[in-house]
Amino acid sequence: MNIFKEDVLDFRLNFKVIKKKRSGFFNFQTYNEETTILNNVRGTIQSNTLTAILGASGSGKTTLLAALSQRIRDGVLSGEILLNGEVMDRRKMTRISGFLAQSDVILDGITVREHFYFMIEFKLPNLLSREKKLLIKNSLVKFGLNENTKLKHLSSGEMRRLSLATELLTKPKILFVDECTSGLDSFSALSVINTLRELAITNQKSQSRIVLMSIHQPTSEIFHLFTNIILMAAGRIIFHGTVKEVADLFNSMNLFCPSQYNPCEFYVNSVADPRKCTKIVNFIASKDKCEYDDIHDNQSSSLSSETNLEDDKDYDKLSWLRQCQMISYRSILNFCRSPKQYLIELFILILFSIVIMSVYFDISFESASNVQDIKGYLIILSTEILYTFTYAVFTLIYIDLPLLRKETGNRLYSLSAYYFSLVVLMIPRVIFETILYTAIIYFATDVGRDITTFFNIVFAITLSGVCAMAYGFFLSGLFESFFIATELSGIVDLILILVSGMYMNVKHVPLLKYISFFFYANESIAIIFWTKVNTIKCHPNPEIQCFSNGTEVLENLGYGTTQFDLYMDYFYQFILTIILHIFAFIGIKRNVTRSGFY
Ligand SMILES: Nc1ncnc2c1ncn2[C@@H]1O[C@H](COP(=O)(O)OP(=O)(O)OP(=O)(O)O)[C@@H](O)[C@H]1O
Repeated sequence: MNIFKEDVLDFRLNFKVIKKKRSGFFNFQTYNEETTILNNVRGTIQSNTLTAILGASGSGKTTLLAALSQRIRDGVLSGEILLNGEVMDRRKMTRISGFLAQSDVILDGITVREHFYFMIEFKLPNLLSREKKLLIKNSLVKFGLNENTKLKHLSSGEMRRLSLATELLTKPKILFVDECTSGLDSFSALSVINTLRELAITNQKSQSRIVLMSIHQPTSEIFHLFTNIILMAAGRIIFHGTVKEVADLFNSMNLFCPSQYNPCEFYVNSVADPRKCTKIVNFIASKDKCEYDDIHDNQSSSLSSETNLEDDKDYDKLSWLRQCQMISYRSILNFCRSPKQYLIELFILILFSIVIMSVYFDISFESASNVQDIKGYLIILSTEILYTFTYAVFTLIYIDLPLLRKETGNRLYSLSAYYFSLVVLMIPRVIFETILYTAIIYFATDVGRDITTFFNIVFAITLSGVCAMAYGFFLSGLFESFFIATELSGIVDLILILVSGMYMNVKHVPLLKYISFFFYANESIAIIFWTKVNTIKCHPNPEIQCFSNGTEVLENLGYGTTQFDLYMDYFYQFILTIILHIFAFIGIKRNVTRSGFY
């Protein structure tokens, strides 16, 4: 007999998505199309029970879990969720609940121990160091995990156990589990469900929790571990009660589960059949089995799905700087453990520089006939590497997006800390690659072997590289879809190239050139290089344009000719970098917060 009062989760929810559609001639007219995904779903779930949501694919199981756990975003959620009578908004719900998603989103280069270390640092920063160590040790033992295994080498079952252990670090009052047996063999699946049952059903009040899970085709053995089930069809709850009650209901309707048949499959197939489902709904209505109608019928309120991630400052979390430190440390560790991808990128960059170097290897500075070659050489010196920086960042953001959604959504750290850490981490890469790439090209050719000019050029390319990186962030914030962003980036790149002075004299684009970091790179490198050239021999052929010195070349290109122009380039580029970062952050934040984090 239970001597303590159970936690009770009451809910009544509707969830619909509104999509803009186009119609009419040339698709000019737009209208909103509403799709109801959860249709007045209501129920009561108690702690000390293991409740499974069952239903055919597309019946709304994941959406119900995501809505109840307040981790859904891209739609309109209305109704209410109460825990022991207290309204659960998104902030409260994410604080007291854990969500074990169908697919694991993790940084897979680090080891199990390191993963625990970071999760504890993010989730429980106030624990003492020895408590953290003990917690890691206990979690490893309890969930049978090897501390030194890299996450990418974990089996599916181990990964599920790791995710579960991670969710349990904060001892959540409610645990939502979505399809946790997908991809597991029957033995591993049984072991996971057994663990969930142990977590749900206990005699100790302090350890009691609500466990609500969705599951696909559980075996009979697993089915008998559930105490309660929710049967769903077409976004509605058809039945909610104990395992015994569902059997009684079907029996009293003369719907008998054949022997040797998995009861779960029988129930799911029955509610998936529209005729049988209607019969069951009518039967339940006639028996007045719907015991939820008295729950706060007149208190319906709207559950905003627009809550801002950065809004809530009152939860225990790491200080902003410590968040940055942890995010950076984790990224560096992950990078060091899986450097292959980066080494390939570096190898390609070196190949590029060798190709460019071999083309320009023997250009010398003897006469005006080479001026054209040198102009091209200076342009190529910066352009290729700037593209590399832009697209390195651009792809990185899209790769990180699911992790970012999950971790910022679960309040592990703030998006600004992630963004800042990434920007800071990318700067050494920009400096290192610029030095490497420029050194290979610059010192191999005959046009300059002056060390001061080299470092000045490296400095100019680095500044433009940092701006190119900001542009990469900006592009990734424009669209949530990688495909659309990639397609669009080609057009934006083209505009930036066209106004950079490569194909058109910048005098013809007096204002537009300022939006292009390619322009800043070209102009600053040109100023650094050509202002040092005091004399150029004219070619004997009068048809070849003659420049008597570097300043004339700069004037011909439409570029500035003084050190002041160079410093102004640096200044304007700095402003452009800041502006791009501001827009990039707004865009990325919108992309991160637009979708749910489950
Ligand atoms: N954001 C959305 N926009 C449009 N439709 C959606 C959205 N989210 C869910 N749906 C639709 O709602 C229905 C329920 O989806 P849900 O993922 O909850 O089903 P499920 O029962 O968990 O399915 P499965 O067992 O296959 O995972 C599906 O038809 C799905 O396409």
